[in-house]
Amino acid sequence: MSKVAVIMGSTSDLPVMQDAIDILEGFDLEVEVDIVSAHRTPEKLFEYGITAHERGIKVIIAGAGGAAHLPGMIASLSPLPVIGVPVKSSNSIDGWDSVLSILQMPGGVPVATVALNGAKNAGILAAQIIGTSDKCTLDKILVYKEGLKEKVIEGAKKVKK
Ligand SMILES: Nc1c(C(=O)O)ncn1[C@@H]1O[C@H](COP(=O)(O)O)[C@@H](O)[C@H]1O
Repeated sequence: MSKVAVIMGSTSDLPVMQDAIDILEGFDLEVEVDIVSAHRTPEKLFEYGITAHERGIKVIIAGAGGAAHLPGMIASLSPLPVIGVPVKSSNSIDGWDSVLSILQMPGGVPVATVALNGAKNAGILAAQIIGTSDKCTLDKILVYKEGLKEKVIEGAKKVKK
C-alpha cells in the first residue's frame, strides 16, 4: 500500500498537521507520522531523508514554523515529492518567516508549498499524487470533489431568494 509521511519540526505543530493526517486517513491511505527537526535532530533528519523512499513512502508532507528549514532539507535529501506546510508558531512573525523559508527554494530542489496552516490541502494534494497511479485513491478523490460541489449547491439553495 502507498504510504504518505507527515513530519513536523515539533510536537507543537501537531494541532495544525493533524488536518493532513485526518484527510489522508479519510482517503484510506497509510500515514507515517514523526517529529523530525533540521535544527534539533539533524542526524535523524538526514537518516529520514535518505531512507523514506525505501519504506514505501510516495510523498512527504513536512510542516514547520519559524525558520522552517525542515521541508527544504528533506527535499534536498529525498527523491520523493515534498509538500511544505508553513505553520504559524507561537513566536513567529505572523507566519511570514515560515511561509518565506519554505516557499523560496533554490532551483533544483522544489517544495510544493501550501497556504499558512494549510495542512488539509497538503493532505489532499498528496492523495492526488498517489491517485495518479492508484485508481482506488483516484476514485475516492472524485467522490470527495463531488461532495464539495454538492455542499456548495445545497448552500446556494438555502441562501438564494
Ligand atoms: N522550523 C523548525 C524546525 C526545522 O525547520 O527543522 N525544527 C523545529 N522548528 C519549529 O520551531 C517551532 C517552535 O518549536 P517549539 O514549539 O518546539 O519550540 C515549531 O513550529 C517547529 O516546527
